[in-house]
Amino acid sequence: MQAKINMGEEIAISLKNISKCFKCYTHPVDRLKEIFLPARSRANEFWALRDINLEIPKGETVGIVGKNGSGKSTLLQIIAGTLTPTTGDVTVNGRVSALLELGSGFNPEFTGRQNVFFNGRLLGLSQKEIEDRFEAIASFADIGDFIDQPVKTYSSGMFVRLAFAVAVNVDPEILIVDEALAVGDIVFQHRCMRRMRSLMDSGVTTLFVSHDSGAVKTLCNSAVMIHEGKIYFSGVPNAVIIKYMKLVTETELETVTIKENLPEKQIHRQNLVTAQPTRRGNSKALIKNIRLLNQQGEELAETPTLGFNEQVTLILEVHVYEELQACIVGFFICDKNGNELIGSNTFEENHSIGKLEPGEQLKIEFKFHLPLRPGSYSLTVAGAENYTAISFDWIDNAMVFQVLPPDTGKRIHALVDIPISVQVSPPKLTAIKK
Ligand SMILES: Nc1ncnc2c1ncn2[C@@H]1O[C@H](COP(=O)(O)OP(=O)(O)OP(=O)(O)O)[C@@H](O)[C@H]1O
Repeated sequence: MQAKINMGEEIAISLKNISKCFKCYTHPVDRLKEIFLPARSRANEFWALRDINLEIPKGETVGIVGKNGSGKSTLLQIIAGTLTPTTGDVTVNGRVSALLELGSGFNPEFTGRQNVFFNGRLLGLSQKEIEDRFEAIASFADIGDFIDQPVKTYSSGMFVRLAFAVAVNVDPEILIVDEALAVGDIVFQHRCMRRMRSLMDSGVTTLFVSHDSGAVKTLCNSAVMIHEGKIYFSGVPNAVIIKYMKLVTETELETVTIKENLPEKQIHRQNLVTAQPTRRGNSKALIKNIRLLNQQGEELAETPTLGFNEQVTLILEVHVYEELQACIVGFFICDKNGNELIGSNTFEENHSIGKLEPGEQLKIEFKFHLPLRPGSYSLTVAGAENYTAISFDWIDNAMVFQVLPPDTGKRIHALVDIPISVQVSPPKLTAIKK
């Protein structure tokens, strides 16, 4: 599959027909024998990557997702230049700063300070350039006096801090991050996120491997899913994450049987690239007749439009096909990147639904307001026996709708707008022109 993230832009990374074969030897001595008798291979070959074609334009933030062992790290190591592909061509335009195996570029005997200089030089910075940046790096890492201790005495958290501080402060043109953010403490994670965002905003091409679908949706503007060493799917993050989640749950279930398709009128392709409903689940029960009513109680038209902060009623039915020990039904309202902005379920709203028999039907109504920034949103509905069980039905993009700007002319600066009271002391009354 040829995965072109975007056409007609300057390319930062180009991978052509990349494959990687690892050789595994049953006995270590077989490796030696092969050196002396190269005609007869004693190795088992394992193809971690097969025929990867990928072009990443400059300035793009790309999320890489895939199950454990799918080949993500191998791919990133090839881009970072720490691993050579068995076949194919890699072209990388720009200075790469990679945060792959944490601290892999650190010498354990050197102090943090010495390692900063050592790494900076490896990344192509002059002594003067590193000296100029040292304070910024040390204050980002925020590890106090440990900066002058050998890194072998560091905790894994300190390692992450220093490695990240170096990676993001050397003016990278291409930044490659592999789940490193999962390690530091909360304050540090926020600092990393902010820094990564500002690098992305300044046009740094970023590759971000993560199992955290929320982070991929929030940070990235495109995503690639690797499966069994091949590019399985690429596109906008939400579409890729939906495919990924579907594949993960399908593997758990082995096969998924969908007993019926959604009615055609619930498919809206406007505004959202991924507006087609995607359904998964074990089908012990199905969610049917999904309706969203406006404040007047009217059912929404083909292209639903709602007022800012309008109260809506979401109505859905659960049709039971196999016995359920209990039942939780819920929903999410998501923005076009798939970030969940509003959501709840019957359990959290104190409606415990007990055992259900085949043939039973339930009607569930949720009433809520939409204090959302004007734009397009999608509805996800889902049901499960309990929080840990596999969903019996999960429908992303069950419906897409538009929220209009407030009549008052107020500009909504954040994703969600809640009532806020303001006091100014002493009162200074001047006419505000909007
Ligand atoms: N040096 C190696 N020798 C042999 N096999 C390897 C080597 N490195 C990786 N592999 C294999 O290649 C496959 C892909 O590994 P890789 O680390 O790229 O996966 P990944 O998607 O990054 O996984 P994870 O999410 O667990 O980090 C795995 O099956 C792994 O066992």
